[in-house]
Order: sequence, then C-alpha cells, then structure tokens
Amino acid sequence: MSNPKLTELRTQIDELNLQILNLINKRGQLVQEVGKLKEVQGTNRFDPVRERAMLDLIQENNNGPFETSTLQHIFKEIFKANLELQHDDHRKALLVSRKKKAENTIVDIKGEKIGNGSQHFIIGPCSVESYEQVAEVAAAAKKQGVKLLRGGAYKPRTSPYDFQGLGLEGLKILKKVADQYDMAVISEIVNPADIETALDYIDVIQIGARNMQNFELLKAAGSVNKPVLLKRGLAATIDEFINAAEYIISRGNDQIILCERGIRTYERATRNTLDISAVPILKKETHLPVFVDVTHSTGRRDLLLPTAKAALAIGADGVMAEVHPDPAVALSDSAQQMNIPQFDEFISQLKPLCNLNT
Ligand SMILES: C=C(O[C@@H]1C=C(C(=O)O)C=C[C@H]1O)C(=O)O
Repeated sequence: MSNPKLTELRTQIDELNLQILNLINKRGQLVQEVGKLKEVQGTNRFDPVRERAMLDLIQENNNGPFETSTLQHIFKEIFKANLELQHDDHRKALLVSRKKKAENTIVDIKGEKIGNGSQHFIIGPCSVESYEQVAEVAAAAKKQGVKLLRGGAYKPRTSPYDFQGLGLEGLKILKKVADQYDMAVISEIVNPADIETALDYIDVIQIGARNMQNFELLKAAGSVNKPVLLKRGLAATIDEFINAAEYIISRGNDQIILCERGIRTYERATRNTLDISAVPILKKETHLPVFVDVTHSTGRRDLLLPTAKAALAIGADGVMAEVHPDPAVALSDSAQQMNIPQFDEFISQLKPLCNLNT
C-alpha cells in the first residue's frame, strides 16, 4: 500500500531528523567547549540564568504549530543532556577514572597485591589498647593467612570524652607486632603533621570516614610514597568519594584503596547502611581497588558474615573487619567486634567463597 505522498513526506522527515541530529551534536560540542572554560574558571556547570534566557528566546521566536511550553520542555531536556555531557567530560578527565586508565591499579602492600583480582582481608582491633591485645589478634589473623593488620592509634571519636587512642605509642605497638608476625600495618592518621612520623611505623595510611573531605590531609597523603586506604564519608555521595581520591592521586600517589563503610540513612536497624552497589560502581568508574568495611557499615556482629559474603560476591577486592580478644571490654566499638573464635568461624566460612591467590 505504498502512497507516494506519504513516502515523500517521510523522506523529508528523515532528512530533517538527520539535520536535527547533526545540530544537536554540533550544539553538544559547543557546550563541551563552554564546559572546559567553566572548568578552568571554576564556575558552576549548571547555569539557570543562561537557561532561562534561552527559554525566553524560544518563546519570543515560536511561530507554531507547537505550544511554547512543549518546546520549552523539549529544550529543557536538551539542556539536561548537555549538562550530563559536561559532567561526563569532567569525570573522564579525573586521574582516578577508568576512562583515563583502563587497567586496574595494583596497590602493593609489602608484596600483597591488591587490585589484581585476588581478594584480601584486613583484620585487627578497632583501637590499639596494648601490645598483648594487638599481638593476640595478629597471631589469630596470621594463623588464618591474613597479612594485613589494622588498628586505630589516633581515634577520631564522636565524643571528645571517649577514648582518643594511644597515638604514637599505638603505632609503635602495631609496628612491633607486625614485624614479629610479618604482617603489614594499616592505621588511621588524622593530622597532616603526623604523616611524616607515621611513615616509619605503618604500611598503609588510613583516611577515615570523618576525614574524607579533610583536603589538607588528602593532599598530605597524596604527597608521600605510601599506600592510602580512603574510607567513604558518612554522608558522601560516590561522586564526592571519587573526588576525594582525586585529591590524593593529583599529588602523585596512585596507591589508593577505596573503602565502602556504610552511609548515614534513616534506617536504624544497622549503624550505617551498607551501600553494596557502590562497590561495582566504584570498580567501573575508577581503576582503584575497593574494600568493604563490614564492621562499621553494620555495627552488628551478627551481620558481619552475610555482608562480607555479599562484598566478596559483588567483586570487592577485600573485606575489613574488627577483631578483639575480649570485645566486651574493648575501649571502642565493643558491640561489633568479633572475638577470636568468632573470627575463626567468620574466616573459615568466607575462605571457600573468595579468590585468595591470583
Ligand atoms: C552550556 C552551558 O552550560 C549548561 C548547559 C546549557 C545548554 O545546554 O545550553 C545551558 C546552561 C548550563 O546549564 C552554558 O552555560 O552556556
């Protein structure tokens, strides 16, 4: 049932579609140029005043048959798509971006290769309390083949009256234990001025959730030759988390491990809400290894194993969990740390599920 008139009209529509396509892409290129200028000037990509002026111009020049409101709606969609294009360009330009570097970054911690597809555990007490306490946990972890030992020496606590950590003394204990058991030490640093000193004692600088946007600390950690484990902020978006990592890499240090540790939501059944989908998103968007801290995200001992299984299944490079010889008397986070038999059970359930040696 071919109708020559219909065919002719459709041919014209096809031509116009191609012209519109061409114009939209040309427009997109101009917007990209504008985006670059804005980047240099440090101005906001979204410009509602400019958008309003363009919508007004459309109103002034509209001769139909479309309603102005319909056209303005279509143009608003075009503005939105263009804004997204500027965002994409910005993301692509980041040094941590997978688009900038396709292959995984391998973080080498005393020979432990993080990011090559094998999965790892970081184990240790929340706070360093004594040599004996850390040594007991290290012995148990080592027995299970764990090489990465964590422990908090500088503790950024919610209340100034809570235990603040042993400071340098705590780092010395960690180093002594790690040397004895041939393990690597991960410990949080909260003050840029402590980084130089900490280099002698620790193998990985942890930047905690509360300091994820402490830009001076990020820059200081980026300026040294030491792996950094960067935790996601309590209320940080994935974009903000990625930009925090960018601060570190922009100073020259690409040895960064990202750590999802739960975010603040309305849900109170867990201490924080583990954002498990952040793991594959971060793996896709960046070339950095990603860990999941099951202890802080859940705040519940009974959820450590199931969330660790989820983390390993979804492709995390490792799991961080806290272990204390006697959690009931721990100076911090006593409700969520495992004791040693619980840790043995935890690790033996997880080992068959993870990729231990690649
Ligand atoms: C291109 C710009 O940036 C954004 C994108 C716009 C567009 O698609 O035209 C308009 C305003 C901004 O929200 C601009 O400011 O000119």
